[in-house]
Amino acid sequence: DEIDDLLGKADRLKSIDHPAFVSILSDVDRRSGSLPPPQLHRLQYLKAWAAAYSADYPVAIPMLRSLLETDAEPTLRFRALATITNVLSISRRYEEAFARLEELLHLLPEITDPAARQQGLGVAAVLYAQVGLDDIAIKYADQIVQENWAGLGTCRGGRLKLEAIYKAARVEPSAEEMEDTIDACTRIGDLGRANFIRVYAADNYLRLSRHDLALALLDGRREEIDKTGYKPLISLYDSLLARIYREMGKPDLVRKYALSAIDNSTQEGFVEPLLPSYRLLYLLARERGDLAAALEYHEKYAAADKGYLDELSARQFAYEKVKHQSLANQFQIDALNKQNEVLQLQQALDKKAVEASRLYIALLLMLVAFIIFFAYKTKRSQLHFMKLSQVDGLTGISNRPHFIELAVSTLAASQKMDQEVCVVLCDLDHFKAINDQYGHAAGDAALKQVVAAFRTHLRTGDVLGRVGGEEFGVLLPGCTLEAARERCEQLRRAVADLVLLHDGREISLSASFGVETTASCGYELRQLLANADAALYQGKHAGRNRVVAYDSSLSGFFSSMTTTGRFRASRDRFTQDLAKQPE
Ligand SMILES: Nc1nc2c(ncn2[C@@H]2O[C@H](COP(=O)(O)OP(=O)(O)OP(=O)(O)O)[C@@H](O)[C@H]2O)c(=O)[nH]1
Repeated sequence: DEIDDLLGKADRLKSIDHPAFVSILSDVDRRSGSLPPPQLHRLQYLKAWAAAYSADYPVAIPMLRSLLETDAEPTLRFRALATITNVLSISRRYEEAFARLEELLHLLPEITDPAARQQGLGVAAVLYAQVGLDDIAIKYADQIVQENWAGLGTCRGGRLKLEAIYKAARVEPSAEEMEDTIDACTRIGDLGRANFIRVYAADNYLRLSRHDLALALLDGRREEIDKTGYKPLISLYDSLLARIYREMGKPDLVRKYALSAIDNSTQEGFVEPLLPSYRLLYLLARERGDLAAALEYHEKYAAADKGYLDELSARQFAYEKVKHQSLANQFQIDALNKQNEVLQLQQALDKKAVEASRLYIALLLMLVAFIIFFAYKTKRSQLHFMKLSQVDGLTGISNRPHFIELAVSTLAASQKMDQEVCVVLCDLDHFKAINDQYGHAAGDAALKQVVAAFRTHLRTGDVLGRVGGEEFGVLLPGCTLEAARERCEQLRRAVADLVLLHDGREISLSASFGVETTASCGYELRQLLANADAALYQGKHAGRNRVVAYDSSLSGFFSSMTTTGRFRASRDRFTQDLAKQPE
């Protein structure tokens, strides 16, 4: 805290009480070994400022440069930047000065500290005035007046503004503004700036051939000006008085002030008072016929003039160079931005392309899913219709074409395995009478119950089908004729045992069975069915409700009976269906 206080005090006193400032600074410097970086940065800035104040620019410049390399607090960095810009300009390193100025102006909008802002704006106004950009210089000077930090802005900014206006000599400066600014400077005790304004105003009067007004402004200010100890001002004041007295025809006073101006014009590079002074001395020497002195002064005048012009062109050149460099940088930045934009667009495009390909993939997947779903549905309905086409609608067992299809394939498979198969045809007895007596619905119900009864007695692998209205076919693979007879007996009993009721009355039902085996007939279905049918017919003939196995001796009997309408029709139907089967 104590160090902070001391540094703050030094900062405040630096341009008011220089010796006190220097003493505080050396006190803090002695204790600098233990200081944290922020305090070290402040100390470094003040030391650089002190060096610049003593015109020790070779010390000040590197100190400020190294401070700018650190991570010093932004306001302090800005102040260091303003100071180095000023020092570089004073030491005629214009190129770096303008480059630093650009940096400074770039940072300016972010700086809120009013003192730092005033310092930065002042440096900008001075440098722009140096390269003849008076309008810009006036803009920055006006900003200082407007911000008026610590009540100093009216004087400091006003002085810079008036200096630019007088030097530009384009617009007539307002006498009121000049007086107001001089008053503002006098109020704050800034006699240096007040008199600078007087000098510029007097110069303007002289230009307008009003040496009386010019003299009135400067007369009696010498003591005040001497007190400032600021040589450029003293020198400028004297050179102006010399010019005024020249207008008034007072050569002695001209000589006195011209020589004094040259004497005081010690500051390097400040040639403004030298030029008129050497010129006046040259004219005086020539007028009094002292040609040697005239030549000497003229040579000095020419040298100063050359130096002045060189100075001007060096500033202009540096400014233009930095400006073009900055434009080139901007151009490069713009080009990079454009490139960046192109890259961003490319990325956006790539992203869109990825999104689009994802969309395509999603669409494709949806399409594939739809096709699969559609194929599945189609297959299901195909299977459904296939099943429908194979099943008897009333009883749910295979219809005749499907029964024949199954029978053919079962026989083929069994033949390969050399397995015996029995073929059974079953026909319900006097079914017409049931229909007639109890109605067609009762007949349907009876057919369903017969099938249900059959199902309970059939095994897996047996094939059951409805081959006619009240006629059923059964294929018993792996079954001998004896076993088949036995199983047909079971079926017959199952039918006979069915209890069918209609309006409280019991309907009695029976069935006849004809059986043939591959063991004696072979595996041809047509023949097997014909033989089973013959046996069935024999059963019917013998009184129904019985099981009859085919006996080859029956063939004659069968042939004689095939002339009957019923069996011819039945055989014809089988023949047609069998003809549809592949061989
Ligand atoms: N209720 C019903 N009757 C049917 C169906 N299919 C055929 N029928 C009948 O079955 C009867 C068969 O009669 P027929 O071929 O003369 O033989 P049957 O009366 O059974 O006499 P036999 O076979 O000689 O014992 C006919 O009256 C047909 O109308 C059906 O799906 N439902």
